[in-house]
Amino acid sequence: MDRIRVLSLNAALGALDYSIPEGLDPVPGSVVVAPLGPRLITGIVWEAERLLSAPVPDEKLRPITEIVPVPPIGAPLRRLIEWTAEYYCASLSAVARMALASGGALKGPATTTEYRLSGGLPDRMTPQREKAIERLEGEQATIRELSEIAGVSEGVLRGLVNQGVIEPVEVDLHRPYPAPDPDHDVPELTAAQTAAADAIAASVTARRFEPFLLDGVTGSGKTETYFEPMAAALKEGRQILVLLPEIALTEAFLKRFSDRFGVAPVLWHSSLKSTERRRAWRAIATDPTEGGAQVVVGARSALFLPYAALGLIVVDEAHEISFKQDDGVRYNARDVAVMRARFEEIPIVLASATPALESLHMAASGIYTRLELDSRFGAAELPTIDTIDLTQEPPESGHWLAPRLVEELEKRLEQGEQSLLFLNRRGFAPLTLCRNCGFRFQCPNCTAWLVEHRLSQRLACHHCGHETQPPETCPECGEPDCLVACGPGVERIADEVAARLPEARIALVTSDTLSSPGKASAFIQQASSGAIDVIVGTQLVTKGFHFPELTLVGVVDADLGLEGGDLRAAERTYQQVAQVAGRAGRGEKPGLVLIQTRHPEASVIAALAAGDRDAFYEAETEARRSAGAPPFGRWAAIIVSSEDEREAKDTAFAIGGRRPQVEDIAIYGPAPAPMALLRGRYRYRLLLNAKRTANVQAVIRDWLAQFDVPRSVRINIDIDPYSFV
Ligand SMILES: Nc1ncnc2c1ncn2[C@@H]1O[C@H](COP(=O)(O)OP(=O)(O)OP(=O)(O)O)[C@@H](O)[C@H]1O
Ligand SMILES: [Zn+2]
Repeated sequence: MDRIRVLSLNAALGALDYSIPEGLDPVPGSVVVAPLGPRLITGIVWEAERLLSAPVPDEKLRPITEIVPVPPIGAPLRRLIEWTAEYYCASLSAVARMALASGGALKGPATTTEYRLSGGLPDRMTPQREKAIERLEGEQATIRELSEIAGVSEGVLRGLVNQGVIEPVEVDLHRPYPAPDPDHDVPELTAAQTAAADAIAASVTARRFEPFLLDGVTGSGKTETYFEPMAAALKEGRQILVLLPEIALTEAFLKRFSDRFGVAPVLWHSSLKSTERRRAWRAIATDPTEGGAQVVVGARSALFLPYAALGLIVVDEAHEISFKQDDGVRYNARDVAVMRARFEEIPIVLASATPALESLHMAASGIYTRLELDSRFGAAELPTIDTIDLTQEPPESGHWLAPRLVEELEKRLEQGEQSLLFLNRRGFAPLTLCRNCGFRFQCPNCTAWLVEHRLSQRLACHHCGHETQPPETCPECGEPDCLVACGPGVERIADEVAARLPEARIALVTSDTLSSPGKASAFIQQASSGAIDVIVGTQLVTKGFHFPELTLVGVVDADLGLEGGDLRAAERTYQQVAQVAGRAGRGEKPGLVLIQTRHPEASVIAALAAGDRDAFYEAETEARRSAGAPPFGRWAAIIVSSEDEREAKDTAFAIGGRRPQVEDIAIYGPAPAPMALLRGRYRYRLLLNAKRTANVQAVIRDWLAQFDVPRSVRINIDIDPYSFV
């Protein structure tokens, strides 16, 4: 009897065996629907020899119900799913779910109905209807999605459908995306760009695995450079995946892409509407020669999609820590992308002006091919960098910008040039306290202060989303008008700029203000057209943007990232400041960067001011080597959490009490996590520091397998952690 093994998408079910009914012909990778008790489940047919399942006698096997009419998941992706689950100690099912993205992508009819405004007006206007009509301008989506966009109930929208104010539109889910033209607008590359582009293109045509580190200073034209091997892949009929760290960057990228290739690429990110997601998924799974997607640009979740003919992967701003996912399957998209390229036998490009130390080390070891662009494109020069020692040149009391920085801002305004002030802190002030009794506003669910957001008049927790209105009186002592905002956030800096430069047009750029692709592109449009004089922003504006008239960058507090003792703090500070500095002087006029700090002598600040990247990385490499930190050793964290503090603690200590004695692995903790309470859960951490020779995943798996913890306790394993809170 023919039996097949099916990997269920439900981790609790794992692998299940089925028989094959007459007329069906599943192969490894086929997506199937199968019965389980009274229900139907979805799964992927897997090679039986690679996947264990509970033994079931032949006569008890039930037949699968159907094979979903989508192309089978290819062997390279199946291997990637296995590798990811193994490496990150996650369940195969959880990783496989990322490949299928959504059940909705698989099933259902070839068309769907969406709705949009017809231009008509209702018989009777109500505030809700007015709000809907105002907010739905230019939108087309399902009723449910429109209701979210408009912030009104589905009932209100149905009422408008009945009146013809909102009309249905049939959407074909299989219509192909327009094809990018590799010859649309080909730039002339510089010699260094050509050399790099050719090296990558050669691997594209040879269809071989080769990781490239495209290490080019800010403004060197890395994008133009990797566009050429992308064009080569297009000509070969292959697909290209470009991973970007943030949606805000996607907008700028889309513009560059369509200038070069004539049309927009296919987008993939978590806020796609369900029909867009479904259409994109199907196009990605279809060969380009049969109308499939050719270029996909996305956030990290695009990495696990079932590309039919992947020919090249590009990870832009590859040093960004947002490639690390910190919930669910805790993977690093940059590292998994390299593995995908390996399984697919294709080249991959990691592009960055400030590569991760790990990536530089791989290049130095000869595992990655390093391609260097050491000067800016065209006439642009790298900016001049200077520090402002805040202990010597302090801002006026109650202010945050030193006199020299303010002077330079004024100068830019007079000359009609743009400035950018960077502070990695959203909101107005990170802490609010009572002048009378010292009470501090803290999140009830997290070990964190509430951050005042003056624009939205809220005190908000940046970890769990808890929000409350600032009270008139102190909740502790009852004094009126005694609450003071301590320290600056970007809103406060924007206020200070407005007070100093009343004529300046100021843009505040944070994830609060750039919360949608539409807002991001409006900002880019305004900044490029010169309608903004001063940009005040968080890390969101530090990288990727290219505004030629921007000539001054001020780093409001370079010491911020060095506090807290994060093991990568120095590297991250270096990257952030170097990236934001890289926004200055990208056009014809020279750029100036002023770094405000209380520790100009700190090695990272000194290296930034001297523009001496090599010295910084060398010192940092030595520090990592002696600490046994990545890339020389490996870290892994085990986080035990529960809503019940006792339970979290007891479990963590029970686990700690049976720690394995393994050579080459040191185990620290358990200890309360720095963020001892997060989203209402009490947290304890254990940290493992392993030599590269140790199989830390196997050790953790065997260790934790001994414990049968209550359902209310969660144990998360974080391999190669980036967050230590
Ligand atoms: N060969 C070229 N021909 C025409 N323009 C180019 C060329 N190379 C780069 N440019 C232009 O130079 C500017 C800087 O390039 P780009 O933004 O790609 O730099 P980058 O290396 O990605 O920098 P960053 O890392 O700072 O984002 C862009 O406006 C780009 O269009
Ligand atoms: Zn909170």
